[in-house]
Amino acid sequence: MKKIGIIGAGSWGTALATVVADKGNPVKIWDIDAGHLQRMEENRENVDYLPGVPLGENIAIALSQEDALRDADVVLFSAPAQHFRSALEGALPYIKDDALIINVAKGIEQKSLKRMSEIAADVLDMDRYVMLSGPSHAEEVGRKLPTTVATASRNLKAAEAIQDLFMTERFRVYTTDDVVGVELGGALKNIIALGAGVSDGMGFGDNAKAALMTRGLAEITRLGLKLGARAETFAGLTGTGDLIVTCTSMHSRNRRCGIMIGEGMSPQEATEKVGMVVEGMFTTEAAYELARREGVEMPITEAIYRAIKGEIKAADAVGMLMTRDKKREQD
Ligand SMILES: NC(=O)c1ccc[n+]([C@@H]2O[C@H](COP(=O)([O-])OP(=O)(O)OC[C@H]3O[C@@H](n4cnc5c(N)ncnc54)[C@H](O)[C@@H]3O)[C@@H](O)[C@H]2O)c1
Ligand SMILES: O=P(O)(O)OC[C@H](O)CO
Repeated sequence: MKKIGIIGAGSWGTALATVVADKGNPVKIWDIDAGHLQRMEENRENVDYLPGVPLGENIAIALSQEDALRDADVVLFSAPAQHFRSALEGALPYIKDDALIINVAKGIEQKSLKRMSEIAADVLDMDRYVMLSGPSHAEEVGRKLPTTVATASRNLKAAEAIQDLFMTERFRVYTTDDVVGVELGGALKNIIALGAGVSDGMGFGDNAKAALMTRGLAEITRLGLKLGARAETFAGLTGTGDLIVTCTSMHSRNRRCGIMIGEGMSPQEATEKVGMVVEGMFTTEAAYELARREGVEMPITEAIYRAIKGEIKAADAVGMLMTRDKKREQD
């Protein structure tokens, strides 16, 4: 059995806690929001972000960050991407030198345009860093519905250790060493999911959504290849798989936010209404800047960026995409 410390008791941190705890591993979970932790302890359930999923006896609400991390063999970070750096830096003094570090946040840091592993590399030995990603909504994992993800690390032994830790007959885990591809697939699909939601909210049909998903994957892959990812990763679970689930599921925070924007709500109001982190709202800006820096064409990202910034209306974003210069599909 391994002792697990979790930093970030949102819907995903809580759902992942149930997976490892159900296998008999003791879990301690901590969050920066003390009131939220107190409600979890009182209800023995994450009433704020994952209602209806009871916390089993192997899950303890940590009294402090140090309490969560002191003896942990594995530390899992499930704070939103823009908070990963501060969460990691705050936790580091309490983490054992040989503990494996997992991150599950999907995003790009706005201020630095860094991926999560690049942030980790600023402070950690990367042989113990593992990203866990793939098509996986907390609401389904919490109900033990079949789910498949991948763990990515430059150290395959670390990725395999985390694979073993999480594998159950309801939660299947693959491994890969393409950290860049896994991170970009997970982060950038949220932009396309916002767009798919806008399309749905405006009353467009399946044709439009299929086009957004396919051309979205094309531009995600284009940026990924420029940054050193492997093309096949984008055809896998953490690329196409995650794009499909996020663009089609009503559980998706990004898609729901997009739907409300498509129906006429302001981006800010829609984000607040979702009530949980809508990573695409942050990643769109970061990806737009990254694409410009790298000289990579990402027209869907650009259209969504302009709509979020209020430079154009959602309806005009569609016009902007449909009236671009004619192209060959493979260019
Ligand atoms: N929810 C899902 O189904 C799901 C699935 C896969 C990946 N993810 C990714 O996981 C990350 C978290 O998503 P979520 O849906 O659980 O978010 P959420 O909005 O449900 O919860 C985020 C939690 O992080 C806490 N937090 C913020 N800053 C913190 C810090 N510095 N230290 C500790 N805790 C902090 C917040 O208080 C909150 O409880 C996102 O990057 C998301 O893309 C989510
Ligand atoms: O609910 P979303 O849109 O934040 O997506 C969550 C996960 O990334 C789906 O795999």
